[in-house]
Amino acid sequence: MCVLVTGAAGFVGTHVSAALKRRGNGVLGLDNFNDYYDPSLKRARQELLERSGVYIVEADINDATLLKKLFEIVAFTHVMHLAAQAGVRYAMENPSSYVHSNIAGLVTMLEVCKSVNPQPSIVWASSSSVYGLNTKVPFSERDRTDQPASLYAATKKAGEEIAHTYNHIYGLSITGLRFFTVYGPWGRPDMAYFFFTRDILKGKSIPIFEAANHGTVARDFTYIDDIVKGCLGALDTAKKSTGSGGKKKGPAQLRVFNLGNTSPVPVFDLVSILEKLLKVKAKRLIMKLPRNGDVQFTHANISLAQKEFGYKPTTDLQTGLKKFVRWYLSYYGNGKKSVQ
Ligand SMILES: NC(=O)c1ccc[n+]([C@@H]2O[C@H](COP(=O)([O-])OP(=O)(O)OC[C@H]3O[C@@H](n4cnc5c(N)ncnc54)[C@H](O)[C@@H]3O)[C@@H](O)[C@H]2O)c1
Ligand SMILES: O=C(O)[C@H]1O[C@H](OP(=O)(O)OP(=O)(O)OC[C@H]2O[C@@H](n3ccc(=O)[nH]c3=O)[C@H](O)[C@@H]2O)[C@H](O)[C@@H](O)[C@@H]1O
Repeated sequence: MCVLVTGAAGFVGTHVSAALKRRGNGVLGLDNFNDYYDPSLKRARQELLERSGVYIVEADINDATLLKKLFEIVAFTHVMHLAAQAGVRYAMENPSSYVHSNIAGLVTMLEVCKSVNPQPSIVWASSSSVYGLNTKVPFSERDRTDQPASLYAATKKAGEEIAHTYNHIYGLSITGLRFFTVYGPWGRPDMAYFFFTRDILKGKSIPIFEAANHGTVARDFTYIDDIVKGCLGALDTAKKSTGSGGKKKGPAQLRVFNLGNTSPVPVFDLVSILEKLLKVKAKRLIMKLPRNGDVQFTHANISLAQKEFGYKPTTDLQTGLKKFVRWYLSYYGNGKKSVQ
């Protein structure tokens, strides 16, 4: 297996690239090192990967010429496509970034994949946010996904529809993974678990969203090591694409899986765990869940991934946050130096 990992300097991409290398797969990363969050964290992840022999090409997934060149040089058997504009709320500030990376970037990647011979199999990151305003829990893959609550969710849903098209016309083998709120060491500073930690240590108040009538807001928090196992399981069970050079040869594999945990946890409980781990009382600022793309809860039915490739999350939030806090304190010191 020889894998092109896009978004390799990102949180999930770094962990997936390292895991592929550790088990002996060929890995080449690609990332544009954008400044959606602190690029120095992406550079530090790049150094970590380089120490284990994984290199990252600095490029944009919209650069079709460069992508084609890479495929001429390396016979990738798989693409682990993680490069995207992530983040639910930021879509209200910078919508074009989501179109650039999550729509145009995905189409460019698929256009290149369908034109090389033999075509690689593709595993890419969709998102639990496609379930949008669904209230039937736990969410299963066949549940409706036509009520996205954010532009981010809409671009991920669009990605799933675009994948269907490239599978149908060009015979590309494509697997979409709906990750559920992933956290862990080397994580993303724009995510609540991360900036809550930073701000609790700084004594700053943290805004905790609450639904109407004091409704609990909860997430199916999924530890990064469990997500990595799911990604590798999807790669290992990806069937070869059947098209080559654009000619279709029969039905190619098209799959979608939830990669979540076993039960959602209220955000309030996440804060209580962080207080205990940091030994600092949080300054809680309770706020009404803003209409900013956030949904009240997510909860994954993971039986399909369990059946298909033995996906089994084993890390609970308490254990996972302990590992994150240990990394956070070692990377930023005891909260004195912190991410912007
Ligand atoms: N972390 C989560 O909780 C979560 C949950 C669901 C889905 N996802 C998805 O998983 C994938 C990885 O997410 P992450 O949490 O590691 O985010 P991340 O932002 O850390 O990683 C994404 C990486 O892609 C790169 N990138 C973005 N646009 C690019 C472009 N046009 N060209 C090249 N590189 C580009 C960024 O520089 C970044 O390093 C994303 O597709 C995200 O939408 C993440
Ligand atoms: O599962 C997913 O698909 C999504 O998971 C996360 O999105 P989210 O669950 O909103 O993660 P956070 O932004 O870390 O929020 C976690 C919880 O904290 C809450 N929150 C967030 C921010 C804040 O200031 N206060 C607050 O209470 C949110 O409502 C949410 O319930 C990632 O940021 C998205 O990239 C990803 O697509």
